[in-house]
Amino acid sequence: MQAMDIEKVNSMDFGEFVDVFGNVIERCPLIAAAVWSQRPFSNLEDLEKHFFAFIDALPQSGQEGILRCHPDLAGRELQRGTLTAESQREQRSAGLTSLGADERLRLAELNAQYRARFGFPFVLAALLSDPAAVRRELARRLHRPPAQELRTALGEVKKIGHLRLADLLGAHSAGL
Ligand SMILES: NC(=O)N[C@H]1NC(=O)NC1=O
Repeated sequence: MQAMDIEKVNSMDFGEFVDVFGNVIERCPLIAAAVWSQRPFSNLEDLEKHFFAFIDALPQSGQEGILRCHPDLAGRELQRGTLTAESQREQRSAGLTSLGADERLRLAELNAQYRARFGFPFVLAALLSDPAAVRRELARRLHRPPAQELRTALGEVKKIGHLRLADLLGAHSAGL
């Protein structure tokens, strides 16, 4: 995908907008569909604000639903090759596509414990991470109070969305 400017974004019809931005929030094209109604956007930051405001306005069940749309890190979907293109790229960047069997098993156990405790999968912005950091964060967050953990996990969803938007618009995340 070529970098694009905000005028191009504002000129998109509904179908094109959802094609391009439908996976800014993993497997939640409904959010892009809702954000489209709020154009025009003044810049990338403004566009991003609308995605995040939609998430913040949801009831807790909806926020948990967003988390549940995320594939596990180094999980079954990675093994089967059924990840979205974005998730695949992020997990590869974190070195999660080339784990040894032991490490994969260890992460799968921690992911299962996390899911059993909170009722949603462990979510972390993997793009700038690595296997040791993923394991450390997972072990640390596993013991936190549920309300605090929900907030942290949604913060990670926003980080992922921020990086995906920056990639689509050709901006470097530091400059946002
Ligand atoms: N579970 C989870 O965090 N999944 C994700 N994280 C990320 O960076 N991309 C994902 O799909």
